[in-house]
Amino acid sequence: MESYEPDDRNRLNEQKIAELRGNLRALHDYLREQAGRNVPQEAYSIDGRTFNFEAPLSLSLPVGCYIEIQTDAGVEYLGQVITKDVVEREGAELGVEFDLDQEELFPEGIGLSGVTDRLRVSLLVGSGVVLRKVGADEMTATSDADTFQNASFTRADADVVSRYLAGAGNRAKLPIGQALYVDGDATVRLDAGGFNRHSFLCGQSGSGKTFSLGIVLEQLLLETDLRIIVIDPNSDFVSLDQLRPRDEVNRFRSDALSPAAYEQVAERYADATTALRVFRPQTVATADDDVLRVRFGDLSRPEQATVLRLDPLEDSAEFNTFWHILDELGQQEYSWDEVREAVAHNFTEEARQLGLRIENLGLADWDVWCSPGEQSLIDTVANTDWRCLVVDIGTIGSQAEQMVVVNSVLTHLWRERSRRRPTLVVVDEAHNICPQNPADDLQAISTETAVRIAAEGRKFGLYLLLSTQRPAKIHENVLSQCENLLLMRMNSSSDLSHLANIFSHVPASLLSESSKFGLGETVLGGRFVQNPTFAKFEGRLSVEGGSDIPSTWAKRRE
Ligand SMILES: Nc1ncnc2c1ncn2[C@@H]1O[C@H](COP(=O)(O)OP(=O)(O)OP(=O)(O)O)[C@@H](O)[C@H]1O
Repeated sequence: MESYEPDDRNRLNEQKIAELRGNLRALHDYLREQAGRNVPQEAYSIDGRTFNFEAPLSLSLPVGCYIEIQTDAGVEYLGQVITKDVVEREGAELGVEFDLDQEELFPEGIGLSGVTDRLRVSLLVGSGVVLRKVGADEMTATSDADTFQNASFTRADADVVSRYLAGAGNRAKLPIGQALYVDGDATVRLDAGGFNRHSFLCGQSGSGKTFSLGIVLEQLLLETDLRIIVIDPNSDFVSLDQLRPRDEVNRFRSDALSPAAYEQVAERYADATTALRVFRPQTVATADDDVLRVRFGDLSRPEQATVLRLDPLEDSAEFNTFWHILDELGQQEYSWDEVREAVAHNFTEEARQLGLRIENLGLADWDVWCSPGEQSLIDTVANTDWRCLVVDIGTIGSQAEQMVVVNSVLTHLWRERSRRRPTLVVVDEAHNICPQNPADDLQAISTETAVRIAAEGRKFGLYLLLSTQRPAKIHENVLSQCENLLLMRMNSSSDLSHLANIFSHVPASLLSESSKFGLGETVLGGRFVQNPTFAKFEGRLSVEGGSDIPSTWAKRRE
């Protein structure tokens, strides 16, 4: 035999070999694709509550979507996909035998009769929860007897998802939008009874939190009797009682309201908002608004001392004089003017110092104080003749005044907790009211009260609904008490892992989907849904208050 050196390239027909290699690759790819298509679309469950599945890569199966599972025995289940992965499996061995004119390819004496290769097949594998056994008339919970194997499945029909989302029971259901990942309309409804737990709404700026919060408030007003107090730091809800025109309502709905349906909603909404009152600072209040003022005596004594920045130890003499002056006033409902007058009429050195302190801090110039005889916001909160109070702190001059208003409301609610009047306390930009690290004494007080309400308020009918962009900035003792979650678009992985630790009843794989959300999209978890649910908020009825700044400045110049 003629000797052959591997680098004797002159003797190899490289062009022919490349051609052969290309053909083999094309054949391999074709067979691999065929094998991928033939991956069975099957699910199995060994406990009747969870399932595993495998499916072809080409099947669109978003995490969170619903599937209908049909077993060989003819039983149907509704499931939800919780995890999904792409894996590669070894497929059949591919053997190719050559019938080639080897002379054209190799030097004399070298031949090749064929090659073998193992196909690798990519497929989807994942897991989920079995939500219900689907019957013709009803959907029932499953048990560990509901095991199955080799069951086929498809993406669930919109009708089946709608039936599931409609839920059961006689508690009010609040329609807030449409389910995501469903081909067709399936309305998502919150179980109103779930608001007897604290709720947390979060998402990054521009994800649609305020718009969505408005929808939740409107539906609570329409469908329940729950009293609501909204602490509104951006004046977003000052028009909560004003219905949009029909074309504006329909712009944000997938099922447009007919003129008759709109009239009906308008009538119901007007009825639901009759006892809605908006409190705004005098500088911006219209004739329809209440003027936002609080009485100095609405604050607890320690809060009053904090407003004066009096430290019981460092300013012990002044502090003590202040305490005695309040004692002498002899009643709780003193106004700021009355306190000032009492200080001015006390001729001790400490009272003189107190007077100077008041002047230097500019406290007398605050617009937020009631004069003697004027109505305080807290007088209204203490009454029973209202349904919803919107407290616009966004247009108050200073942050200290804002905190005084917030503290007077929270302190009153806590002080009067034994009256057990169910009230939802909505706090937008909650990181300013109950931060993990309070920036000053007034914030420390609001945080302390919020922590108390979060821990013990529920049994007195005080429920929180907190909204923020940054979950990690909320005090952990408040956040850890929230059971309901409304998570909108959230890119920060550290915020997501923080949430995953706290809302462990929502699988982390579902939470992390939020980084892909579009405007108004959300994943809901907790008491107000049967199971974590993906939705897009729609159907806002009322006028938005603090509108976004128009970005016309970015328009291309002509
Ligand atoms: N589901 C929705 N459908 C249609 N428009 C929406 C939806 N959600 C929000 N928008 C619009 O998107 C804009 C931003 O929404 P929104 O103000 O609610 O976001 P945000 O998360 O509260 O932002 P930020 O934290 O900066 O206040 C608004 O103009 C609002 O009208």
